[in-house]
Amino acid sequence: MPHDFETLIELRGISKSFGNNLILDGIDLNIHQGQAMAIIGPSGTGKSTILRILAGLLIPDAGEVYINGLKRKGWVDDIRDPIGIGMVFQNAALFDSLTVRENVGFSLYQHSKLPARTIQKLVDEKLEMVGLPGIGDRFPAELSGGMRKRVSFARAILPNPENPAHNPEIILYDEPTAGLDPIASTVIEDLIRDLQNNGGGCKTYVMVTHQDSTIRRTADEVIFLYQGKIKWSGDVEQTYSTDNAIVRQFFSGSVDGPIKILN
Ligand SMILES: Nc1ncnc2c1ncn2[C@@H]1O[C@H](COP(=O)(O)OP(=O)(O)OP(=O)(O)O)[C@@H](O)[C@H]1O
Repeated sequence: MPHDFETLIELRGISKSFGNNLILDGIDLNIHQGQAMAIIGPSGTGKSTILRILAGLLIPDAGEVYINGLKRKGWVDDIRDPIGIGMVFQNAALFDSLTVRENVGFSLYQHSKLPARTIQKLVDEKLEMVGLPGIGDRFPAELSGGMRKRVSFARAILPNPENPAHNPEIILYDEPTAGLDPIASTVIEDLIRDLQNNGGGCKTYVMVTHQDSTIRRTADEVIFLYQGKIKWSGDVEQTYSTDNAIVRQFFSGSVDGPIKILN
């Protein structure tokens, strides 16, 4: 197969059902280096499911996932991707009993032979990058929701000096601004762009979000998922001008249109 270095992840014909519900129905999607992509669509259409498949946390029923041109094989526990893929979970997913520093450095403390001082330095650098210098000794319960989100960003961008090939090259954000007030959302949106544009962050990302400001401010390309298929894709500016009825209804919030309202 020809190796296209520009494409970090390729989904080919991905299908996934839960019970009798076909959630993803033959999805093809390419994620290129440097791309800022938002996956949007009504609730329950499988957006988080796509993220979990991209992250290697879920195996599709059909189709193939290529990472840097190499077909991903095996079950979740055996997956060894040729690049690092960082995931930011919707609820931040921090361990309450661990300090911020132990949370951010968790994978290195558990799996590397690096001295604790080296890990601490790396963690503190990343905490500074997400605008939270000096909070390494605190516990998640002492932080606001927005701060916990930022701690989870620091964890997702933590490099691995023992294995630089596995440094995060792509970040998957699952609803990074859900539940935050408008100002805290702006802080997160700015941070996502900063991490994309500054060294030591991560140039490529895919995000799932419902929030209009987050779509407008952090996405270059938008994918609209509905009823198992990608119904529309385009530049973020085109979301304003498209005459696609599904996209127009979604952004207008109208209950009338092709999107079925589930009660
Ligand atoms: N592990 C699972 N077992 C059973 N059903 C699941 C599982 N994970 C997801 N689902 C179902 O699959 C559908 C898609 O879920 P998913 O979380 O991917 O949707 P979503 O588009 O991200 O939704 P939302 O916008 O509400 O977060 C939902 O109906 C959900 O209930």
